[in-house]
Amino acid sequence: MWSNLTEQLLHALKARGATEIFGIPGDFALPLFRAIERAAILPLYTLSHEPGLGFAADAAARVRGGLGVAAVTYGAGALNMVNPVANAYAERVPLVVLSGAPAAHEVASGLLLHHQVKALDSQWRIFEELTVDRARLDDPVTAPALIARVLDSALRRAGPVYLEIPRDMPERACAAPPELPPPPLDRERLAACADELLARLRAARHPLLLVGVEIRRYGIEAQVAELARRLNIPVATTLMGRGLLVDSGVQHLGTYLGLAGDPELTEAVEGSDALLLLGAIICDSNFAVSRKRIDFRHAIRVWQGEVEMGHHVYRELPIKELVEALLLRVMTRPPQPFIETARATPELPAPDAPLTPAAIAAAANALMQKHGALPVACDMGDCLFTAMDLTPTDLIAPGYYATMGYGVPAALGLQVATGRRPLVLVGDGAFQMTGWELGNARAMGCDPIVLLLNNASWEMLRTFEPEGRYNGRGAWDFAAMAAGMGGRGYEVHTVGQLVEALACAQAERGRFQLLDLRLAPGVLSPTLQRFVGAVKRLSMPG
Ligand SMILES: Cc1ncc(Cc2c([C@H](C)O)sc(CCOP(=O)(O)OP(=O)(O)O)c2C)c(N)n1
Ligand SMILES: [Mg+2]
Repeated sequence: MWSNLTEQLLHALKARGATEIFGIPGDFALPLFRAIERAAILPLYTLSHEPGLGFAADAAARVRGGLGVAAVTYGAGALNMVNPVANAYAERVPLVVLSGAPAAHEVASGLLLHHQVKALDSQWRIFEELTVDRARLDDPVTAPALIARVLDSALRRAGPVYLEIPRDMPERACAAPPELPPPPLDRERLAACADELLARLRAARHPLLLVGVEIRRYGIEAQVAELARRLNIPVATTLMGRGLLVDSGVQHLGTYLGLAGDPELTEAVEGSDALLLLGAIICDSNFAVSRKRIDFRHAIRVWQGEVEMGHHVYRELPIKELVEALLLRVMTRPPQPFIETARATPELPAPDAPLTPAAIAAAANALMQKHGALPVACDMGDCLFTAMDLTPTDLIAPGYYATMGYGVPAALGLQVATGRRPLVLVGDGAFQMTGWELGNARAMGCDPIVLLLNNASWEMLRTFEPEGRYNGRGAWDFAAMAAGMGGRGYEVHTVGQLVEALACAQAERGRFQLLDLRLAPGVLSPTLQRFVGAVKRLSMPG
């Protein structure tokens, strides 16, 4: 069936879970944007700055599953996306970047073109470093197969991809992308791996399942919960995997944070003689402050299609097929399901008490206790450590790549993709980067509740470098700025004011609610305090 290249591309995106496109046009992308609007296959949402586009599309993919899509112009637009695409690469998010590009006759002109860098294909080379696959759709004959291959790569490898679309191509007649067969699976290798993995778990005295982002990216949370129940072993999540397997009837120990976290949980993870790391990134965010170095030789590591245990490495075994093979080998469930271990969360202080990150978490927990859980979009800073004190709920955050600027645009992407009203946790420094995207909330039909931890400082940096004189951010009156962007602002100094502001924010729909939470400098979340203490302790010689 023939139609134009853009329609074929949009159908292929939709068939792989995309439900919208976030974009900022430019002259090299105007034909593409015109064709997207005419096709009316996926709705187009615009934001104000490309980093916001990338974070919004990333969030849509994380919360909804399937592809997230950002459309940009060549050069100035696409290169503004480098940081969000790097974030998606590091955190395993299937984000699709659609970039306009010069038409064939412009390339042939021999002129230097506006927006180009060192050479016309500089942008292509930059995105080679940031993506799991990429293609230039400059020929309607090859475009269908390239679209299928690249979009399938994004999902199969859980990573960002790049499609460059010269501006003379969007309306060109083009066939439908083919259905490509999945890569061959070596069933014998899969069986051998599943048997060895189970044998190791059964021989252990303290097996433990530590789950990470791949469980969500490959949509296997339910299967993993069932496996944990059948294997009768406790579960913990990495920082990046927080929110996974909540309320799934497993023995859930919580989020492993090493020395910065719950001592009993830390002991259980670090003391395990068969730690099954299922889809967890072995990175500093997840393991830097381990109380004692985890001996990964006794661990079983399942990551990016590889299974490593002892000196054995099994390659090209997709995690979904491995979990299914394990389930086929463990058919029985224990006599009674585990119950979730209750987690201590901060108490709400007295109404006249000054604000602290722990009080903010306690007030947010009380709100969710009363009105139901809210999905949380969290930025980087002490807000991320504060989020560890929230009662378990869906949480998206750049927990490993650790970029600032994620929280607000991600909340917009989350609400567009799922229709759920998000709670945002963001610091003043990060808000100064992308918080202004709130000005697009009304047009996007979004009304997030934003908790802005305003300590007038890059406080997390100050904890590591107290004598730095550059961390002060000065007094910004964010509450006063909300109305100008179409929302409602609250200046909050005490716990009582916070509880009241949250009640008002929760009750009002249709416009964003910005709670400007005034924190005294140096007031940290309990988790960040432990984290800083742990880092200092671990960096001491001897
Ligand atoms: C895009 C970007 N720029 C710089 C940084 C470095 C950085 C941090 C990480 C360590 O890399 S934490 C931090 C300060 C954050 O300030 P704010 O949002 O006010 O939060 P808080 O006051 O709670 O620290 C910076 C600048 C970053 N992570 N991301
Ligand atoms: Mg700050």
